[in-house]
Amino acid sequence: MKVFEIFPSIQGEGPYQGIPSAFIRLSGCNLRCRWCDTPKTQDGSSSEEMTVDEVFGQVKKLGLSHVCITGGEPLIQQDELLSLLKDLHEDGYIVEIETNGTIDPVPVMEYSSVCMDIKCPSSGEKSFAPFVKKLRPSDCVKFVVEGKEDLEYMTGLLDDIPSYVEVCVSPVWGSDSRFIADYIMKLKRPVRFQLQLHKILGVN
Ligand SMILES: C[S@@+](CC[C@H](N)C(=O)[O-])C[C@H]1O[C@@H](n2cnc3c(N)ncnc32)[C@H](O)[C@@H]1O
Ligand SMILES: Nc1nc2[nH]cc(C(=O)O)c2c(=O)[nH]1
Ligand code: SF4
Ligand SMILES: [Mg+2]
Repeated sequence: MKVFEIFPSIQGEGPYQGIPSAFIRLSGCNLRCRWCDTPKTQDGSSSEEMTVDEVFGQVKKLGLSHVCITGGEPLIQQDELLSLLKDLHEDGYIVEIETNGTIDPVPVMEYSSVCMDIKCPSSGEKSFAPFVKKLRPSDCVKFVVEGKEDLEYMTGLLDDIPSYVEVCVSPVWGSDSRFIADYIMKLKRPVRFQLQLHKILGVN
């Protein structure tokens, strides 16, 4: 599979925020979000071709119970991803996949929880809301928001998200977080405001 990097870090986003985790960042993405913080992963050219066994071996060496598979867009390498997920699942790892909401996550959901990003207008891209209906209580939806237009877009979608699915709201790094936090307080909905912890810490 096309791998950009494998590294240990504090999970900086989503429901597992704060938990030491092994990150597998896969290469290649079908979107081009304007504010993407991993642009080098987008075209898939800066990647190492690794076998599933090699990836599994490197993760095992890190000695952590939690694994986050991200990218790029991990779901575009579905066959190899499934085979890696089966190995991780069999060994008892708790796995979470970060996905951009444009590819059906159901095939990977037997082995992993899913954190599904719903792309807002500032990204210049669009996710497909229907996939949200397939999520379970162990999954989450994430809105990365830059300001008022994104927050209003998110607000319009909240009623389409099953009530048992956690909603995380994360400011685009460098945007006005206080404005976003104030908006969320006024919204009076149980969404989880969160800042990217790894960037505050200055780690990967
Ligand atoms: C790099 S993406 C990889 C996974 C998948 N392609 C996606 O977009 O969900 C991981 C997460 O980082 C978020 N992200 C990327 N750039 C960001 C930025 N500048 N500020 C805040 N979050 C960002 C994405 O929205 C996504 O939720
Ligand atoms: N520490 C850390 N946590 C993360 N959670 C999601 C990430 C991602 O890029 O998908 C990420 C990342 O890049 N670093
Ligand atoms: S979908 Fe994810 S990896 Fe792809 S461009 Fe957007 S933020 Fe970057
Ligand atoms: Mg990141």
